[in-house]
Amino acid sequence: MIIGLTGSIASGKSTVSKMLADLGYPIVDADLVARVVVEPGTETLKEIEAIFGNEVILPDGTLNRAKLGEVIFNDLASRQKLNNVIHPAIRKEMLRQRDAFLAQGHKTVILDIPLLFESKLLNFADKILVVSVTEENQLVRLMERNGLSEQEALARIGSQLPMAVKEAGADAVIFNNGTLKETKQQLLHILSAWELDKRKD
Ligand SMILES: CC(C)(COP(=O)(O)OP(=O)(O)OC[C@H]1O[C@@H](n2cnc3c(N)ncnc32)[C@H](O)[C@@H]1O)[C@@H](O)C(=O)NCCC(=O)NCCS
Ligand SMILES: Nc1ncnc2c1ncn2[C@@H]1O[C@H](COP(=O)(O)OP(=O)(O)OP(=O)(O)O)[C@@H](O)[C@H]1O
Repeated sequence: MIIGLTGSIASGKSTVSKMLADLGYPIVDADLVARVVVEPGTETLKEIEAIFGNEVILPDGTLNRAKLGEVIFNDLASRQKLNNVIHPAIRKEMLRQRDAFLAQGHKTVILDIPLLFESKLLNFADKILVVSVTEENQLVRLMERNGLSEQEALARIGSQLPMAVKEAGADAVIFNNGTLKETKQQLLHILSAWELDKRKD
């Protein structure tokens, strides 16, 4: 079974993904893949430089993530340009990793994809697990984790679909507003409802 793990920015996907990894499930992480496909020397990085200029490239040749983030989280047209260049490369590498896990004999693979709904990747997954959070918690956690101002954090939150839309499209939702223990309990409950048991995987 392919499980699509998603949510909104800073809702707790990585937190839940870590819990799944600790249970032994193989994870394909879109945010990590997004870093690999723009390493120095890749076609994707060259295309990004051609579009956004060399101010998004650091002196050591790597992507200036802070600079590119500043541009794309504040401007829809720029975000669409980046998505058009980077998403096909991310998709290809994610499917390669998924297939490698399946070939190793894993029956269940987790695809951790922040933009599962926005990028219309719903057919990648048999079950969709959404990690949800209240707007208040999301804002505070995002500002703290990334050291952002309220305005910067709101721009990032606003660049994604509303949480309610994702909840409505989910097969199951984890409400990550309490303790990590409560989040883990919800996760275990869902896995058991889906008749997933790592010992049988
Ligand atoms: C703009 C970049 C360089 C900023 O890097 P930074 O290190 O600050 O953020 P990071 O990559 O850790 O992403 C943090 C979160 O931002 C959100 N996010 C990232 N890219 C996008 C996007 N294009 N649209 C909406 N939200 C996004 C996701 O929730 C993601 O989990 C980076 O996010 C990026 O390369 N984005 C394009 C690739 C992409 O769409 N990634 C999302 C997974 S498919
Ligand atoms: N239940 C919780 N209680 C308190 N803090 C939490 C909880 N869950 C997650 N956090 C914190 O909130 C922040 C966001 O969580 P996390 O990084 O897992 O979100 P994410 O959905 O993966 O974010 P992104 O989309 O940006 O990658 C992190 O700093 C994390 O430690």
